[in-house]
This record gives sequence, C-alpha cells and structure tokens, in this order.
Amino acid sequence: MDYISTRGEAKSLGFCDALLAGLARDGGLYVPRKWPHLTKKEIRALRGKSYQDIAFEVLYRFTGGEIEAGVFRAMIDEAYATFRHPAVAPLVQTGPNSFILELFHGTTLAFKDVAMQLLARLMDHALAQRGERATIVGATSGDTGGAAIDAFAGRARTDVFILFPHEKVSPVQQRQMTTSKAENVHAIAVKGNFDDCQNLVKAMFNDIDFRDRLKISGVNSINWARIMAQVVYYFTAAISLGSPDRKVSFTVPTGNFGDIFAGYVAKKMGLPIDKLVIATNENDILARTLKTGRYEMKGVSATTSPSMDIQISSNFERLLFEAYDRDDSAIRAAMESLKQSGGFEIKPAALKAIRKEFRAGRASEKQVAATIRDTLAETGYLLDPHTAVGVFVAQKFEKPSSPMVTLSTAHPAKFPAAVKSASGIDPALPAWLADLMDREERFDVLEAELKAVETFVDEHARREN
Ligand SMILES: Cc1ncc(COP(=O)(O)O)c(C=O)c1O
Ligand SMILES: N[C@@H](CCOP(=O)(O)O)C(=O)O
Repeated sequence: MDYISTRGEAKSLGFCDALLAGLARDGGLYVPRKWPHLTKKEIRALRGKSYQDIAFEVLYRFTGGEIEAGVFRAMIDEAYATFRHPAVAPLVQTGPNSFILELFHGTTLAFKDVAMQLLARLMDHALAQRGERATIVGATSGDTGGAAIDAFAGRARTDVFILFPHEKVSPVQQRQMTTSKAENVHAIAVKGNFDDCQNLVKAMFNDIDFRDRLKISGVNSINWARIMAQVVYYFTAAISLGSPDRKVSFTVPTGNFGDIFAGYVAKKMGLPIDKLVIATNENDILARTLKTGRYEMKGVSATTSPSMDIQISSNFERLLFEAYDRDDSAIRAAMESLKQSGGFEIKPAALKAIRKEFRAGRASEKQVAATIRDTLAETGYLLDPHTAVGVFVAQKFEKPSSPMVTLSTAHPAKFPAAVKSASGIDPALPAWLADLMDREERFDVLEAELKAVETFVDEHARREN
C-alpha cells in the first residue's frame, strides 16, 4: 500500500511517511494508490462486532502492514476508550427511515475526536519508532483545534500550533483550545477567517526550508489518516441498518469536505451506499458547484454553524482527482486557476461522475433555526446547528425505501447561544467540562501574515527529543 499525491509531482510514500508528511511536497493531498476492498461476505461478517473490531478490520488494510497488528489494535482500543458512549458512535432513530449518527461522544464533543484520538497515537508511534519529533500546525474553524489540543496535550514528541479565526469561534470552542495547561500546545487567534488560517498552514508546508527545519506535520483533514479514521463510522452505521444487503444514504454537514469524502471512500471500499448528500450552510460553495459545475469563491459570511464557514474546501481536491480518473494534470490546472482567479470549471465528464454519487443542498440561517425548533417539538431531539443543516437538507432526499443517516457532528452544548435562540433550551455541558468557562485562558493573537506565524512557531517549538 503506497500513497500518491493528487498533483502527481511528489514522490509516493508508505503509510507512516504519508501520516507524518500531512500535505504532499507538491501541495497535493495523499490518497492510496489503490482502494482496499471488502467483499459483501466480509462486510456481513462484521455484523454484531464492536466499533473497535470494525475499525481494525477497515483500517488495518490502509497501513500496508507497517505497524504490527497487535500494536495497531491497542491504539484503536485506547483511542476509543476516551469516548463516553459504549457504542462510540451510536445511531438514534428520529423517523421511520431517518437516523442521526451521533459522533460527539468524545472528549471535545465533536466528530473530530473520532479521528484525532487515533491520529495522535499513530503519530506518537511513528515518531517513537524513528526517534524523531514533529511540529504540528493546524487550522481550525473551531472543532479540529480543540480535538487536536486535547489529543496531543502533553505528548513528548510533538508541539502543536493551532490557528483559529479571532472572534469567529463559539466561546466553548475557544476555551477548549485556550485553557489547556499542556506546554506543548499553542492556540493562536489569527486576525482573519478560517480560509486565512488554512492558507497560512498550507503556506508553512509549502515553505520547504521552514517545513524541513521544523519537521512540520499536520492534523487537518489534508492528512490522509484523518480521512481514513472517519471511514469507520460509515461502516458501523450502515452495517447496523442491514448493510450490505440494504443500501443506506448519508447526509453530511460539510465544510472542508473531509467527512463526506470518508463516506465516498467507504463506498469505494465496497460499502453499498446509495447517495451521499452534501449539506452546506449559507456558505454554499459546494452546493453551487454541484449545480453549476463551477467552483467559485465569493466570500464567507458568519453563521450559527461557524465550523462550516469555509470556502476553500480542501478535500474537494481528493474528489476531483477521482472524478478526473486520477489525471493529476487536471488537478494542477484546477488548483492553479483557483489560486489565480478564485475559481475553476469542472469538465462535463468529471461533473457527471460527481453528480452520480452526490446530491447537495443548503440551509439558510432561518431554516437552521426552524429545524432545531421543529425537530425538538416533533421528536424531542435537540440538534446542534451543524447537524440541523444536515437534517434540513436530508429531508429533501429521504426516500421511503431506504434509510437516511444524518451525521451529527457536534453536541448542542458547543453552540449554546444559537441553540437557545432557536429552541429556548440552554444545553448544558457534560459534567467533565462543567467548569470550562471558568478556566484560565492562554492564547496569542497574530496578524494573518505568514512571517508573523512562522516566527511564532519557530520561537516556541521545542527541538530536543
Ligand atoms: C461541527 C462540524 N460539523 C461539520 C463540519 C464539516 O466537516 P468537514 O470539514 O469534514 O466537511 C465541521 C468542520 O469540519 C464541524 O466542526
Ligand atoms: N470545521 C473544521 C475546519 C477544519 O477542518 P479539517 O477537518 O480539515 O481539520 C474545524 O472545526 O476546525
């Protein structure tokens, strides 16, 4: 198993090298050269197994045997022992054929914990094997940052620098990043939006001298291992609803396209998924792209689902690579056009391939609030605003014949103001986070300038092993 870059100019890497590299040196994203496959019989054999068992069966195929099986299994067990629900990612039925997949039972109450807890252990292992350390840089619109800081806090071989948009994340999200006492983690408020943060992270990767000197690595979904870990819950959910003998559709609240791309990977691996539905908030670049065939940036507005206030949707590049039958020159041209003119056209054959697998829809702010209110009234279930985007869009694509699973990507208590204003309910943080808002904050504020951020990272990264 080796990994190739979507832009075709970086050398292919084995699993651990791709894990530590994050972004490829040509600016592209790593994908496996060949998708591993599970037969229907193999999928059937996973029925009744635990989340951890299924995770091992699905994920070990991606490692190319570079990690010893028992060690890999122990990492899975340890990662998911941090979850507060025995099923890790339970399914809740809200209608005859409607289900919510709760992905927020981890330590920071967002779906990011599912991948991040495993990623931290994988990185630690790979670094220890090599006797190396890494400087991790990450961008967040609110949830990746908290999950990364929690998963990497106190780890000896990594320093973590998380860039978040100043004053544009929820107070709970901010405190999950700024109240860690661990010395190896640094929260940086950038005067800009999430796209600025993500561009700065990519620029640090593309500054080859800086990258090599500080051994830069990444924990955003540009890192293949993040996507890989997220594939598992598509399997667990579909299997518990009758897969592979029944097709299941998924609706995914989408921003950086990582979570839904993991669903696409599950399908490539043989899981019989019917449709994958992209749900966007008012920052609807992906819904517009599917409709018009043109990816066109037009500015980001602040919404009540801030983690999805994104327009440079990194993982869409991975999908384009597949839709163009892995023609890396088409990807280089599209990404160059995005850089030069803020958009690109998708060729008809590639667009057709995308439309075959995906549907897309958007939810306005009014629709999000109404969905939170109405779902509570009709089912007693309290949604967070990101999940509400998903539930609203899912309704348009539900069919009486097959189940529709909407991914619930965050706990409502991460966004109390929006939830209260829509439903009248003030969702409480769980007991272990009850004092979060009283904890002391520690963070730095920087301009959205590469020099300022690189200087900060350089000054604060530890170099000794
Ligand atoms: C709560 C929440 N929902 C949805 C998303 C969108 O996920 P993705 O960026 O993988 O599309 C994010 C951020 O990524 C998030 O934090
Ligand atoms: N919504 C994300 C944005 C970063 O996404 P990632 O999946 O690429 O890490 C966040 O909450 O930070």
